[in-house]
Amino acid sequence: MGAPVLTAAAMRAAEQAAIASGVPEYDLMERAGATAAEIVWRAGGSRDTLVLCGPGNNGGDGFVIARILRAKGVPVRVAALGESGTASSLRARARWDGPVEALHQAKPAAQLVDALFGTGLTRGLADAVAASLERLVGRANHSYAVDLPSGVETDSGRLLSPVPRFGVCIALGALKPAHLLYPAADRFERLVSVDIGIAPSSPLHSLAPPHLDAPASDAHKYSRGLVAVIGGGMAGAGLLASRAAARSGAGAVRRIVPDADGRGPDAIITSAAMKVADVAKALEDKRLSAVLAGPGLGRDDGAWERLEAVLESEHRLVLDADALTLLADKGPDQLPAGAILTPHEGEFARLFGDVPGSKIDKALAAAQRSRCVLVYKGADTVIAAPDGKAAVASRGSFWLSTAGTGDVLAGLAAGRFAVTGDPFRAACEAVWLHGEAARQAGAAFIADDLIERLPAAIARRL
Ligand SMILES: NC(=O)C1=CN([C@@H]2O[C@H](COP(=O)(O)OP(=O)(O)OC[C@H]3O[C@@H](n4cnc5c(N)ncnc54)[C@H](O)[C@@H]3O)[C@@H](O)[C@H]2O)[C@@H](O)CC1
Ligand SMILES: [K+]
Repeated sequence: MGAPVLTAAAMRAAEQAAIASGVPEYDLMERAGATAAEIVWRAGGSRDTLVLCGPGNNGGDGFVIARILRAKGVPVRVAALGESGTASSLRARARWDGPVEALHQAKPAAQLVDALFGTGLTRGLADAVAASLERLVGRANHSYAVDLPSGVETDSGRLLSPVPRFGVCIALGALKPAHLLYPAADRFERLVSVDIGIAPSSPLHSLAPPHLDAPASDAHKYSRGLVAVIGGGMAGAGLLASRAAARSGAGAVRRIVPDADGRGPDAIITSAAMKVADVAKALEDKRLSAVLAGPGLGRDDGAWERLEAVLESEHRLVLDADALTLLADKGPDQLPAGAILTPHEGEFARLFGDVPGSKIDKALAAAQRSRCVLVYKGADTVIAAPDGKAAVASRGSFWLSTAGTGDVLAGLAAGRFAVTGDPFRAACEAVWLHGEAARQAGAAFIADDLIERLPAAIARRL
């Protein structure tokens, strides 16, 4: 499992639990401030520093940071936005014995620490405040956002007002959704998460690198998982998916397509299934461990009939692309429980409509409604299970925004589903391997290049 991700409310509850167990609230602020100050100090030594402090506990952290840096000999100035309004922030401010400037009059410094707002932000910053922040961050050579960049909404990652781009974001106590969800996750270059002595637990996690197994000594191609990919009019998409499934660690891949076109690696068996009855017959094979439908399936009546045969087959299913669009048209109530669904934003909206909340909330609601594992794709991909657990993959390669990468992911998900039999685990493994293959591929790659890198990505996690 990755690092726990806590919403603002969950973070407050974790903080309350720590306080109830005997840790004074102010101690948490001192720890948070001291740890953040240490990070700034190690990176920057005695650079000229400006700390911006807001009215809440985020501002309190700022006063602690300023005091500790100054005690180390760093030239520190503090600029505050109004008076401190919480008991702990008042205490932290009282312990700062330097002057406090007004934010709008503050002069820039080489190093900027933003402690204006954190998880308590409820609305966008006033225009003048957002402008000051933008000006001061823009003029600094090094900038740090304490807990969150001021102006982002903790639970959704939305920008409530314009937010400049920081060098480092120091997440206090636990990650929040805004550290992983875009656009907020793009408002800093580097993310550092620090322990402040509370033990957060959450059904939400950042996506962790998987632990994969090499085949056992008695393994054979069927025990390792036989994957069927149901093709249609567009052979290329189905081929990409089939080739990804073949390099996913599964034992064998079979393409079931209208015409046996002889394309693809020799290791992939291509069977011609002209009629729907032929598809149904091919799906009677009890050795099948997972079936993928969608990439290149088509959207005509013939495609729907082929998909119906898949839905009736009772195999482990991965549904992507055209399969999702067809289901959205013909009735989302036919989504088969226990499947993996891999929609992008458009497909998600077609299938589930306008679901309220953050991307995580949306994915969880859709998973619960469909009783499927959702892989809600994008620069931030959310994997959600019907039981309420979710993993968020973020900060991956933006070069993945190219044709065919979704087909590769779908094939990989089908392959991992065939290997593991567990849809949530398979989806997490597939998303991680896909991201790792992209990291290894570097820049300007095409979807085919990802497939070549899957064996190396798998080898890293054995
Ligand atoms: N939860 C925890 O365990 C800990 C939290 N700490 C810090 O406390 C922060 C949360 O503190 P708070 O809950 O006090 O919240 P914030 O300090 O983020 O800000 C809340 C204050 O700003 C006001 N406010 C909200 N939006 C505003 C806007 N657009 N313009 C003007 N005022 C606005 C609110 O009414 C409230 O007074 C965290 O981000 C973190 O930095 C740490 O001190 C230590 C431990
Ligand atoms: K902040």
